[in-house]
Amino acid sequence: MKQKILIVGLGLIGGSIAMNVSKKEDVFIIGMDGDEETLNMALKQGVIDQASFNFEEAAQEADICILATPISITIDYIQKLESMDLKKPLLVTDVSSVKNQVLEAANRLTHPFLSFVGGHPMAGSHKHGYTAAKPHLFENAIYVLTPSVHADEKEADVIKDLLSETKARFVTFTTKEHDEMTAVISHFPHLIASSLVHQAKEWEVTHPYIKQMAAGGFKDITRIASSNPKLWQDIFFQNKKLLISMLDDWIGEMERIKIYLSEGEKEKTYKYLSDAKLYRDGLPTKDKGAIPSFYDIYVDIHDQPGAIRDVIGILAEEAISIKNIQILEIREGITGVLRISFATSEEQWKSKEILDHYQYEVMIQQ
Ligand SMILES: NC(=O)c1ccc[n+]([C@@H]2O[C@H](COP(=O)([O-])OP(=O)(O)OC[C@H]3O[C@@H](n4cnc5c(N)ncnc54)[C@H](O)[C@@H]3O)[C@@H](O)[C@H]2O)c1
Ligand SMILES: O=C(O)C(=O)C[C@]1(C(=O)O)C=C[C@@H](O)C=C1
Repeated sequence: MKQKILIVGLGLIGGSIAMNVSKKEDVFIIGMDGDEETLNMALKQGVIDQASFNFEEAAQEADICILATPISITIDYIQKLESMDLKKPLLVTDVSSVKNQVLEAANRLTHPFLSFVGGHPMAGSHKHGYTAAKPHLFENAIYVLTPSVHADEKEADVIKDLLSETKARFVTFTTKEHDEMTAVISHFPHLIASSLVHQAKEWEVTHPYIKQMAAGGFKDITRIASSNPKLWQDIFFQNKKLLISMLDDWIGEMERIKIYLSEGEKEKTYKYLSDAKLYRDGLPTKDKGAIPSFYDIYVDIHDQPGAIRDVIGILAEEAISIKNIQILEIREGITGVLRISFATSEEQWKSKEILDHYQYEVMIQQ
């Protein structure tokens, strides 16, 4: 008999998970979403087998439930499970970016049929909704599991098996370990990215041309500021204790840099920058399990009509499928860089080989 999987929330993360789970033969997917259009798209594409509008009914039918809604809504659903008239065991997991309060709610469950293993894929995007979902989103990404008191290795293995098509790399952490690490490498950087955008906006009053000046550096460091504000409001408040304490540390650090500059401490400034470069250069690349979700090549192009079309045309002739294209630092009359993203490493390297042959300068960042 097919395993019944209930996925609640078919947005960027839930939709991408559903696209992977649906590749398995022995599953029947029940989808739930507050947005009817989302449900219709998922049904039409065969990503879910059935749409449901009733959480209790769907949960009673399911063997496994994946909660992929905004964090505070996920907590509401966990609380609802406790009073349900479940007829058989239900293993529940989630995808929330902050785990502390989710696991507190899960640990409070007493229903004998319920077990809970927290989950968080360390991959995503600044886009949201089902239309942004993609099956390869989690390929090689870290996927953190945080088992509750009502689960052990066995339940964690069931989740890993269910999500095996994502090709994610599963690791287990406590909620404290998880929330501290994500505060440092995800939540706090997001806050800084938004603050940099505010700074630019304020300077626009003095320099109306400032937006046009924004090149690769500003765009790279602030990409995540274009994310869904509702999602990030939720994340900030779920992890607010840590963020407040990190803000104190950050302000202290900025004070230190201010002193370096005002007192002409060139060597200390150099060391500050070179230590950061050393650490940043040592981040693992995708093949070794880092966070980015695409395989990119960087192609130098000249700012002339047809330059981009020529590159794309060459790859199209070789039937290589491009997942994303971005122009970095293109300035009038000067070489710019085209970042082209592929779903697989093979396509990435094959594209480099072909474009090398056509004398393009192609780089792959390792
Ligand atoms: N965006 C990311 O980069 C990222 C990465 C990893 C984990 N997460 C986590 O994934 C979860 C979902 O984020 P997302 O980026 O997929 O958001 P999203 O907005 O793309 O998707 C959320 C979906 O939930 C649906 N929804 C909202 N309220 C609902 C309700 N009451 N019942 C049923 N469906 C409801 C929405 O219609 C939407 O389709 C969050 O908990 C977030 O912390 C996000
Ligand atoms: O790539 C992005 O746009 C993301 O913001 C993804 C990202 C992150 O890396 O911070 C955001 C939230 C998550 O919970 C996990 C991953």
